Amino acid sequence: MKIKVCGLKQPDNIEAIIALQPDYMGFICYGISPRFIADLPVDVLDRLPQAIQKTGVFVNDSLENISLLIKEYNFDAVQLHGYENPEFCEALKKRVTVLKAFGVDEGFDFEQLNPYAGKVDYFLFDTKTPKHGGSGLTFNWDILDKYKMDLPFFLSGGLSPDNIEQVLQIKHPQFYGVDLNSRFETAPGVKDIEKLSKAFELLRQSATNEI
Ligand SMILES: O=C(O)c1ccccc1N[C@@H]1O[C@H](COP(=O)(O)O)[C@@H](O)[C@H]1O
Repeated sequence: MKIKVCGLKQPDNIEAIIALQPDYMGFICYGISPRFIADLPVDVLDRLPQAIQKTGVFVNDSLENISLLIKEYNFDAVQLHGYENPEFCEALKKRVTVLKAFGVDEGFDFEQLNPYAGKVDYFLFDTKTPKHGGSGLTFNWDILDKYKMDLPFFLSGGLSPDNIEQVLQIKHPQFYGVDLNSRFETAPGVKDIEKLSKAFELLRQSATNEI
């Protein structure tokens, strides 16, 4: 199980999370988010070990701006939370790993994902809200049984210390990773290291038990 921690913007907090060795760290490049990285110095991200995938999170941004920020922050991956179409994703996939996020609700139609086959690396299933992400709300995970493609996915949307044990009960063959964000915070963009450590322990313990 891969672990992504998202929405980081404070250098000391970022250092503490590096020590937990997540697989991905996410940086919000969306101006209206309370987790927007704003003028986070590039050298803070340069200190991330290579094993951690530096991920820029975007919402309906232009290819030009995303490309600029990939270059500036040396992102390994992008997570796209808006209405980015398959061709847009494909253009980015030539340069970085692409996680395409979809907001899921009870009526979510998994057929709409078909055109993205081969054009993204992973799907990320989040809860559908007008905010595009970072809502802290969960969706009904039973609906994931309807997902039949062979592309792996991350689960996100309101994952928290209170539901991580339930997350571990999800047995979908394409369930690849979790994205931990707002429900692990002391303030927007600042993660609670103790809460994260406990979740990492549970997630890693379960991965060991599966071997
Ligand atoms: O965190 C944000 O502020 C954010 C804003 C816009 C797009 C995505 C954002 N974060 C991503 O949202 C999901 C769900 O987060 P949460 O657990 O519900 O807080 C997660 O994948 C973040 O990467």
